[in-house]
Amino acid sequence: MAATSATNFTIGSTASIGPRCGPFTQSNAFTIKLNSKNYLRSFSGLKAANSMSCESESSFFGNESSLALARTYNTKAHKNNQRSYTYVQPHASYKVAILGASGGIGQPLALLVKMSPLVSSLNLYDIANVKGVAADLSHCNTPSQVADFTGASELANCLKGANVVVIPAGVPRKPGMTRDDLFNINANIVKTLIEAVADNCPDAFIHIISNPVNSTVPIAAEVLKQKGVYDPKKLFGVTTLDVVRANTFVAQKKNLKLIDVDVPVVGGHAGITILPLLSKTKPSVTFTDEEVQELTVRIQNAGTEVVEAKAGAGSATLSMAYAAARFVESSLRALDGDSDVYECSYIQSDVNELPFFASRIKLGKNGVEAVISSELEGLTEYEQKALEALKPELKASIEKGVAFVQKQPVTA
Ligand SMILES: NC(=O)C1=CN([C@@H]2O[C@H](COP(=O)(O)OP(=O)(O)OC[C@H]3O[C@@H](n4cnc5c(N)ncnc54)[C@H](O)[C@@H]3O)[C@@H](O)[C@H]2O)C=CC1
Ligand SMILES: O=C([O-])CC(=O)C(=O)O
Repeated sequence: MAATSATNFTIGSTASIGPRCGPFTQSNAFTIKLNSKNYLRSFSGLKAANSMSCESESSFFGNESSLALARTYNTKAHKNNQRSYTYVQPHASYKVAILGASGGIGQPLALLVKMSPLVSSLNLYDIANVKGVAADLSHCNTPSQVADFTGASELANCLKGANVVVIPAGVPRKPGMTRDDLFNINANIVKTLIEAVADNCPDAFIHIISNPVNSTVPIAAEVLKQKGVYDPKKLFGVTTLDVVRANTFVAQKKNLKLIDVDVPVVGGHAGITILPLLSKTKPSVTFTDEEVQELTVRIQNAGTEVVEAKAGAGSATLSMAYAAARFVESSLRALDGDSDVYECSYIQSDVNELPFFASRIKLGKNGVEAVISSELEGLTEYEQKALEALKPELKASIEKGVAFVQKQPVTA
């Protein structure tokens, strides 16, 4: 394990402000005044908590993520073209561990998490190449300290004290494969990693990205149960990318500002189990039957669209990292006391007969605070039929995950 220090995040007079964020590219020396929440929003990836007033606003993806990101581009500062700034003190106090950190998702995700003002420690674990990733990232002058861990012997140290553990470890699809085709390899990987999470940071929020999510989350639940530390409120299948895609595709189709669109996506994370509730789009939008069919199918097949475009070089990584970073940031904001954090996620559920089901949830300090089950009421006939149609496949994937752990119980 090698720890590398990070400098505090400060905004210098001619410094770059995070990634290029809308109007704040820095061709000239300039400054930005940070004297209101709106101005703080303008920091995109580096929106820092202001010690005076903005702890609960400190997020770079915001509770409505794209909404918050988009406000970034529409601030008063932008409108007034103001260019002076004051120093803001970051409020970093959370430890995030990423398992599978040198992979296609892991690397850009690590970068985005490194940019969070809420993170004080960023622990990167992988079975390969993690030292270089950590050394590289550690040169970014954001608040968190980066440390690398590799091999089973270092996993426990990586996890100790973690508040959020994100798991993108595992193999991705190639063209022609289903997510379920990844089960044999990824089930073992997730099982082993979750055993270590149970032993070392059982109170952490656990974000599972590794596919097939419909089965890997039940696998994780079963492992945690066998270890006696299962808290269903803190285990999440990351389905944020489905929401991100739905928002993007609907905005494109209906010529809406992306920042305004919010589409809940429920069910699971594979093919027809991904169910966008287009009738619940905010703001209210009218779709023709053809548009509903076209958008639903595109959202369900979006992962395959990327797998085919990458032609054997893997699946979605950059958009997934973006989506996962949004979910991490939402979790950290909830942990930090923000009482207004909502995301869709695949969780243990009782909204219907399926034991795991993705729904919109309210996040709080202890994980899932509420499931917004009202969103599943008043569905259109199309959505209701799609919901019934997905149930057998999702049920089978859940049972497959549970059976996998029951056949090979966890190590004590
Ligand atoms: N939930 C979602 O929406 C999405 C899920 N995924 C899934 O995420 C997973 C990762 O995808 P990529 O990053 O593109 O794959 P990748 O192959 O680029 O990276 C995976 C990383 O995991 C590491 N790894 C393998 N076994 C490990 C172990 N036992 N412990 C720690 N690290 C280990 C590898 O060394 C590699 O660095 C895949 O299963 C993919 O299907 C991908 C996109 C979206
Ligand atoms: O399609 C895949 O294999 C990766 C994935 O889950 C997604 O992009 O939604």
